Amino acid sequence: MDPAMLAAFMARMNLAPDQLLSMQGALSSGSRGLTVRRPPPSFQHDMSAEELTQFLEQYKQWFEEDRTIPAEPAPLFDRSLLISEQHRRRAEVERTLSQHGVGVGVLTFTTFVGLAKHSSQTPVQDLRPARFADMLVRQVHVGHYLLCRIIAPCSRMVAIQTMIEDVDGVAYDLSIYNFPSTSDCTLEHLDALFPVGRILALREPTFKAPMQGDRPLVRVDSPTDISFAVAGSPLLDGVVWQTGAMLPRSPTLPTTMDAWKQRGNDYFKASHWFLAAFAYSQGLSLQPDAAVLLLNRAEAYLRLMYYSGALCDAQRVLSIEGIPDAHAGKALFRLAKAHYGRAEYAAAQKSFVRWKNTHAGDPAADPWIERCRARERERSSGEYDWPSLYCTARRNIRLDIAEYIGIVEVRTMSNRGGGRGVVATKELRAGDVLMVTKPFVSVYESDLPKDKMIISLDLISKTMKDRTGAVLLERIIDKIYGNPDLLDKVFHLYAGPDYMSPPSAYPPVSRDPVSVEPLNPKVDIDIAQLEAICTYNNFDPYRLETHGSGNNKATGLYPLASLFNHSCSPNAFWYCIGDFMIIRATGLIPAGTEITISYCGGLESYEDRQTALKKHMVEHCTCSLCEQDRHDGEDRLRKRHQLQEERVLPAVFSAVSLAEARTIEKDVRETYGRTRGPIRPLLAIALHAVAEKLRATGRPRQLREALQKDMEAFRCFGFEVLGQGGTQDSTGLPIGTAHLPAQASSNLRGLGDMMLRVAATYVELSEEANAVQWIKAALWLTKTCVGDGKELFLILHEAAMKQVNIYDYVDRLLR
Ligand SMILES: C[S@@+](CC[C@H](N)C(=O)[O-])C[C@H]1O[C@@H](n2cnc3c(N)ncnc32)[C@H](O)[C@@H]1O
Repeated sequence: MDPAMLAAFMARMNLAPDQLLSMQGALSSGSRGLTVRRPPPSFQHDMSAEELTQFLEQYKQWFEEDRTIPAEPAPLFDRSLLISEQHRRRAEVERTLSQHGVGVGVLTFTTFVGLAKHSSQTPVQDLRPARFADMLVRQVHVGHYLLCRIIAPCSRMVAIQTMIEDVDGVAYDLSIYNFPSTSDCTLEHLDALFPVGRILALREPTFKAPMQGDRPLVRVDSPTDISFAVAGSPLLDGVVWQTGAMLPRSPTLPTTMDAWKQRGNDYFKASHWFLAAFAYSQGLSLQPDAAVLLLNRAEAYLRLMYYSGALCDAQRVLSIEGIPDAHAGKALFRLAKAHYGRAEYAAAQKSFVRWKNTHAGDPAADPWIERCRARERERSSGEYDWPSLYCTARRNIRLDIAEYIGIVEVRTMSNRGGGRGVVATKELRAGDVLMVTKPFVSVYESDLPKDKMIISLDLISKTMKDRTGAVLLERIIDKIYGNPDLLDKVFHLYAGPDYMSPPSAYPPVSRDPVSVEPLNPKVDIDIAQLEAICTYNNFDPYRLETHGSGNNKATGLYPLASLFNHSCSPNAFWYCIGDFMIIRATGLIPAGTEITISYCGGLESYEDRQTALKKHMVEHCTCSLCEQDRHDGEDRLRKRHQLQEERVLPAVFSAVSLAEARTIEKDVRETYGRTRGPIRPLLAIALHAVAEKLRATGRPRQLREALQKDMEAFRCFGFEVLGQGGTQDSTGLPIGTAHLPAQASSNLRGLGDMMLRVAATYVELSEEANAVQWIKAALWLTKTCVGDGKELFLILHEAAMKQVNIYDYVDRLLR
């Protein structure tokens, strides 16, 4: 063993020097070590964005170079020594967790996405068994499975870590990534899933060289590559374990269906839904038609949101002949709930009504029937109770509403990566709802434990994902694991040029529900492709109802929204209320026109937009805003970016004098070429900031100048201003209503607030007619972009109106 590694190992394991001597010989046990490799470049937490990109490029290079080292046989290691090392590891993790539980620091882990990984697509029964003696390090053992047995208790870092042996008693480390229910679980939870003595069949395993030292490990990235070989499994036919049938310290597992049921019920009572389903599955392996186990598993699956699994189990119970009425009733109710979870509202309603008909006087189904009706209405009309949803979403991010798809469709677009885009099928107008869509999975900062940090380094986009982005992948895996029929919904999204082009039609034709069998999963999840899909398609959902309150960080996969291509100057805008994304038209979109959305916020500098687009793998944006920005030239862009970073900030404006604020405005103005069009987002921000300073003086002349500045700011955002409070179009509003500013779609509330400040200024100048017009303009903006009604308007702009003392005035006006 390499002395440096041994020293590091000793330190990590808390071993004394005399123990080192006794281990040294045993660990290498006379066999040849692995080829010595160049160590990987090391990651530093305080790297700048540039250093990070450079590091990720170097890391990828290192990885590719490393892959060229030929596969080679693994050295042998002493089994008992490996077992005792794993016991020490486990003890160390237990110690860390117990200290951690009492508030000692944040555990930080670093992971990489975008490295080559193999996930099997071949059923285990079509593979041939392999043994460690046949396996080579740095090789994926395509066409084979490894039958192995866990020989020591699990520990965990990002992955679950344990020791396994093959039938010959040859032992190595096993790392399991992405296994459902395990991301923040206890060690006891791992013991229930992977106890000592558990026999696994690992499909097409990868035998990896370690980062340091020469002890290779088996790495499993996809949980669907694991089959659990329980008693009676054909995989165990004729298998004789060299080290004996029973391992010391292996727990006694139940051997009857009833005992597994009891165990499942105990887990269920403790809210361990996955462990409960896993226990019921083991009981079902002994008695496949045990109705109670199927019923109980269906309920556990409902809690896990494994709706496909719940539906299949409930259907199976209903198909059993002579099933008692009580069981049939429970199965029907669970079936209905599973349909509801799958957004099959008509089928759900039918089942709830059937249940109600056989349970006269029991009101349990009534609220569900009402919910089904409400969802059907939303789905067909696109009409939602936005004020109420807006308020609900402040307390509970995940909303129970149906998706709505407006008059848009996916079409082939060969000039776009992935070859598809979204077009309008009929003419659309400003504010028309194109889509109200649900995330496949979303992760919010508030979902995550406070004391664990995962830094995920993305080698595809060469960027770092934030905490929520790092967790997205495992949540998607979990959802597909429990809803295998949804695989295509995710895997028909664009995964970049290294993968086959996705089918031109989207969404895919829905597949029949598939039963969920944790012992032998019925779905193959390709992790490398999924990582790429996440990089190409993830969104940072911007929530309207938390605007300005911080803690907004989130990442979501919105499959339908993912079909829209990007433009920094788009003809549609999006925002989220709760976890639902709403996409609306910014203006007139003729039928057949491509609809684009912005993958960035809208008000960023050119440089910041390029950084944001890099994360979404958009190489070069050719929209009118980018063209105009490029036309301004590099010097101006650099200066503007610097001003945006350092000067055009609320804190700076509140600290400087009016004269200095005017200087900032002038500096920003000079960064825009004279010949470019009216859209100048940073100038709009600076102008409004100067207007605020002018307003603060309270003097009529300054108030008038503030109005002028704000009018120019509205134009720079992209509004048509019809005259300074004078000329109006047929709507009677002081702004054109045919078009919403694309650049400000992430700042809807801010724009409405700005209109209300203009109104307040007119009130101060005693020009009530103008004030009323600008209040109506703000009202129109809310109605067009978010939803109708005084209530929603007052909630959205309450703070701004109170700040300028016009809340009561507006409230009276709207009565
Ligand atoms: C979320 S997908 C958009 C849908 C994709 N076109 C498809 O067929 O599934 C994002 C990818 O689409 C492509 N894309 C998006 N906007 C684009 C644009 N303006 N020009 C060219 N390709 C674009 C890029 O390859 C980007 O990584």
